Amino acid sequence: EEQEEATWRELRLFLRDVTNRLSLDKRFKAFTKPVDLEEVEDYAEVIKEPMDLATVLSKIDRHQYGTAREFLYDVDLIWKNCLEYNPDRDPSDRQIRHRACALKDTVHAIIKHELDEDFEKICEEIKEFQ
Ligand SMILES: O=C(C1CCC1)N1C[C@@H]2C[C@H]3C[C@@H](O)[C@@H](O)[C@]2(C1)O3
Repeated sequence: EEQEEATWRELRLFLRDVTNRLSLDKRFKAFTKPVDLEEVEDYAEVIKEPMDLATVLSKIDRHQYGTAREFLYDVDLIWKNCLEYNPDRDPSDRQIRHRACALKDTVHAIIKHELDEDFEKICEEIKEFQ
């Protein structure tokens, strides 16, 4: 009802702010757009669920996230996909994996410090009650 819509609107405002802050961070530039499946021809065979920050922003605007947990699932996909597709010892793989780990650690720290636990609990209860 109206209260639920107000809760979801506040969640979307928060998640957009977090996503925009991540997208502005130079370390995370490689994660801001989908991997080009024409440039990287085996990517879709290796990575079953591609994800990136532009897609996350689009999902926020299409009301695909009712809780911060669902948002974190997708940002964690960006990190996991990167580790799976870039596993080698060479410096470029190591650099992009380090950046992927920084992305994961940063978003979890932001959520821990900036999202009220009771607000997330309300989001989870609205979802469960639905
Ligand atoms: O995994 C990724 C992105 C980095 C985080 C997401 N890619 C797969 C390719 C391997 C590596 C080097 C280039 O071939 C470039 O195309 C990609 C893009 O980086």
